[in-house]
Amino acid sequence: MDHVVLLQKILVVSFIVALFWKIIRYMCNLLHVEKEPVRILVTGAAGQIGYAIVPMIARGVMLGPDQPVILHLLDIEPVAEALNGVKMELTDAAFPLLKGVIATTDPIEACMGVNIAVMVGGFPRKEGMERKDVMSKNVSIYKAQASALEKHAAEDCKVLVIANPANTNALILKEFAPSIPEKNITCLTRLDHNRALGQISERLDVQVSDVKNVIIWGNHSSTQYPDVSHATVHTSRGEKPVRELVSDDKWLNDEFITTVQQRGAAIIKARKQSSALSAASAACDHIRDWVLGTPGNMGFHGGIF
Ligand SMILES: NC(=O)c1ccc[n+]([C@@H]2O[C@H](COP(=O)([O-])OP(=O)(O)OC[C@H]3O[C@@H](n4cnc5c(N)ncnc54)[C@H](O)[C@@H]3O)[C@@H](O)[C@H]2O)c1
Ligand SMILES: O=C(O)C[C@H](O)C(=O)O
Repeated sequence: MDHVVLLQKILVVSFIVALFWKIIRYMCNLLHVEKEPVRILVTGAAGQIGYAIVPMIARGVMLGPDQPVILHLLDIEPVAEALNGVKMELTDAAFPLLKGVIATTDPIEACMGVNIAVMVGGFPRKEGMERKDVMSKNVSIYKAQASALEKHAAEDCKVLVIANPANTNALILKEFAPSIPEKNITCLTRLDHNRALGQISERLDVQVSDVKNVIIWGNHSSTQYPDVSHATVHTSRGEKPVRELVSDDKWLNDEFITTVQQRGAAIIKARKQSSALSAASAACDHIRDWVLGTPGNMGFHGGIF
């Protein structure tokens, strides 16, 4: 009997707490109490991906439509004027969520107090090169920036490395910033994941949002393995395995895999520059799912160690 009374009391208290929490949130919305701005570092901000990602962040694509942000933009001295141009455009776009912009060529100033670090700074490969061919140039950048992040970023800073070779640069950053928890250092493989979703949705003529749980194994490189063994599509007859719906193992085992593996090179061949808008969008997906969680029964996709 005592247990029943205790359980009833717990339920009543939980209900009251939940009710109060809802009322407080409702009042905050009513009174327009704003959340504290989140500080987001974008390195290589004067480059292609930088130019594509900063308006996405400032519009709430990364952290949601009610999360104010302060952008910390870092690039190198030779492009300082272009970086300032990006800052001017951000002012001119009058984004309501954007509470400030720091544009600098000083890594310490850039890293000061940042909660999220999107590491794009570095050199892209050109046609005919593999991603590992830019390793010697880019790895040294990550060695140098690791200590600025370690010393000056917020304690719980979440790091996303995009510059190639992304997995190696993230590993270097982890080695040279040992006090940043390992779980907070990731690299971008979400672009490969999104590319796989795009291929499946085109092939089956279904909405990309109805395709779930594709996995990319391995590095963000031409040796990666896009895996649809657990992938499903939401249909009017319920969740169906991708393999069953495609019903063409040859396509799934050959063309699908090589298309995803080689998509970066195909874009460089077509644009004479590497992917930028899809990379920026995938970076927003990565951080959004990491910080805000994934919807329903979907997994998080990112490179971790
Ligand atoms: N992981 C992925 O899915 C993915 C996707 C696309 C591109 N990338 C990689 O992202 C990187 C950037 O691509 P991009 O197209 O924006 O290149 P970009 O050349 O247009 O821009 C790179 C920027 O980084 C800056 N930079 C160079 N050294 C720096 C340093 N020490 N500190 C700060 N900034 C520095 C450059 O001045 C330039 O403005 C490349 O390495 C590219 O291969 C990765
Ligand atoms: O392919 C590249 O060099 C850029 C990027 O890694 C991509 O996959 O688009």
